[in-house]
Amino acid sequence: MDEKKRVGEKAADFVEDGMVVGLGTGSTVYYTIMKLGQRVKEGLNIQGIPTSVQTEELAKKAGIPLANFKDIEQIDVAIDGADEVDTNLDLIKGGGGALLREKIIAKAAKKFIVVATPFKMVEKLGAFRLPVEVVPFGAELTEKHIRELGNDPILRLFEGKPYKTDNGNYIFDCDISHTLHTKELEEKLNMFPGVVENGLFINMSDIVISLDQEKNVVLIDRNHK
Ligand SMILES: O=C(CO)[C@H](O)[C@H](O)COP(=O)(O)O
Repeated sequence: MDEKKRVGEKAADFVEDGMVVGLGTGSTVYYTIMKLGQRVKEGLNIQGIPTSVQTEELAKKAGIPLANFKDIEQIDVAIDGADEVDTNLDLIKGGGGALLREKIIAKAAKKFIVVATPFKMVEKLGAFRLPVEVVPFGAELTEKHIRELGNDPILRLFEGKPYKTDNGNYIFDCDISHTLHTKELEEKLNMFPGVVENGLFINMSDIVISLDQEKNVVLIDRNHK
């Protein structure tokens, strides 16, 4: 818990007055949101763009003013957690089911910062199953296509029924442990009409905040690796 708090809170240092901030989803970025809420109470002037209904509620409770897409010109920084981060700073996301909105916002942001405890840092992506968001219509057909790619899709369930994302879609959690070319897989999966998006975030993160072996907070910058 303390590790998540330390990396999560550090990300708030990147937020400056006047910024529009993409607010990610999950238990690590929770601490970023709480810290930003505290800074807002102290006078920081920002607007948040939440990546999920859960984060929207959290940000409101924390007192962070929220923006509408139609009223903003740009997203200055997006901050989010990850399920896995590899040595290229590529990610698997979507463990919390928010991958579509997270990807829309991360892609639009001028800077994308990831908060990840050491447990999330891996040599190669794929021990965590890749979430793939699929429209319910014809989901069985889409599942078949994903299976034919060799990714063993498993329908995510919640209380015995298909889990529904904030967008009303299903999630298939897929085995990509054998995959060497993640960028290719990201594109291939999205070519099936029933697939809305998948949780591979390739070449997207600018900075990853984690802890080193001595448990000091470290910033890993894509441009200074
Ligand atoms: O992608 C996500 C939600 O869709 C989260 O960022 C990811 O699951 C990490 O969450 P946590 O910080 O709780 O481990």
